[in-house]
Amino acid sequence: MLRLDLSNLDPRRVGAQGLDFAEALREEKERLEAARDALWGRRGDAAEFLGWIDVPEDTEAVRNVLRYRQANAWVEDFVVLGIGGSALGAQAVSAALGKGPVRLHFVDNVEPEPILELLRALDPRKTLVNVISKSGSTAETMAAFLAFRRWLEDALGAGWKEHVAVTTDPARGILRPYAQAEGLAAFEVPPAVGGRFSVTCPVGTLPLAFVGVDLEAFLAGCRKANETAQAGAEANLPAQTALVHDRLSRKGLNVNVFMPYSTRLRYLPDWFVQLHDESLGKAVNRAGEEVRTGTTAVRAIGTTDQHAQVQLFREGPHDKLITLVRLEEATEDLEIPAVAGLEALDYLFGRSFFELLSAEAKATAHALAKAQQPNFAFVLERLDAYTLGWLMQHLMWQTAFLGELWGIDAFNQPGVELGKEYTYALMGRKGYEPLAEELKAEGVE
Ligand SMILES: O=P(O)(O)OC[C@H]1O[C@H](O)[C@H](O)[C@@H](O)[C@@H]1O
Repeated sequence: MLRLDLSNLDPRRVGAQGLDFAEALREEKERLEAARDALWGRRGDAAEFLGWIDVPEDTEAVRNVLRYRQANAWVEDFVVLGIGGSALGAQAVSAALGKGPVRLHFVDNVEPEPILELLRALDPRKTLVNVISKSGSTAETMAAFLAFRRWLEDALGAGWKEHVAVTTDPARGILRPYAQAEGLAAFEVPPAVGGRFSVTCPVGTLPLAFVGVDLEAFLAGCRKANETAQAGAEANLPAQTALVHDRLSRKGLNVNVFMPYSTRLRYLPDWFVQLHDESLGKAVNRAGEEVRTGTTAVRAIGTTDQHAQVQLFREGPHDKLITLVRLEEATEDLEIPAVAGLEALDYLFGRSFFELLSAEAKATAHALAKAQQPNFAFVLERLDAYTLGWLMQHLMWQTAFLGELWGIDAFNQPGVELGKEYTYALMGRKGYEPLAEELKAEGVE
């Protein structure tokens, strides 16, 4: 169960920075429902990249992943070679719900020392390497694959092939034909699913299967979010949180803090940052006019960052909307013991850690509101696969709704290409000589 707590948006609490949500919903009902209809209407068209809506319905893809997991019971370490959308979803969910005993590792950078450290720690005979790249061309992921493939072959000879699984586009890119030629296990990223929307396909489900995440429940939660995204504006939760973002960004609240009160959810903000920033930070709208949309998502974890960022959130510029994620129940709780001689702490004696966590979440939300800092909360009944699936698919919908409201394409990322081209030029890739010359003339070599 997931619900919204919008009470700290109320202008009676937060003043002019706030939002009369009921009134806004009445005013924007038509616009929100038009956005909903446009999104659902376009979803059959692969070029629109709305395939993520339907992926949670695809139970065959999950069964395939689970069969592979069962057939590979020997795996003790599972290494994901992937970056951005090809890593962040599985990282967020595994940190929250992974049970082991398989250890999951993510190589999402090309700094040599951590890669060497991992290679030295792993036993190749017990390691499965999952190279994940939709495009099959991401330099970081491919460099890591070249290194891990060599490492496996050096240790296992021809047996390296049993230790690699490839997750990529069914047709495009270099990885698919390579996997076929070498006879490697291969999984699909559906063509109509972009990286940051791919956690429900094998990009996410394969690593998550190995750490025992209940995938059926996770996808059922995603389907629940789909159901709410079909409703009229009064019950359409993603349209509602998109409305909050839209209205408050128009008031100049252009920083979006995403702050779960949970260490288990510590990587969820990283996943959200990519989803939100890459989707919504756009120079032009669908008509090609310059618009420069976007708000900046910022990571924070409660309670930890109460002691690092909340000072700024309360007293810094009024440019923020804060999204909290609160849990209603602990999965397991721990009593805080009484200790003689420390009676100054007696307000803690006999209370539980979860009670303290909940009190801090509510106290901080209220303290923010007192400083006229609007905030709202996703309230999760508990942290389980169903609820986390619901929340993540909700956030994908929220992003899609915002793209629609702002008239932009939320599913491309043209702004990241130039840096890649420059990298190719600096690395001496064939065909990039003129660009390398241009860079040299500009003082970059
Ligand atoms: O899965 P890949 O094709 O390797 O892409 C990995 C990531 O890199 C790109 O630069 C994009 O900006 C991201 O949206 C994507 O998730």
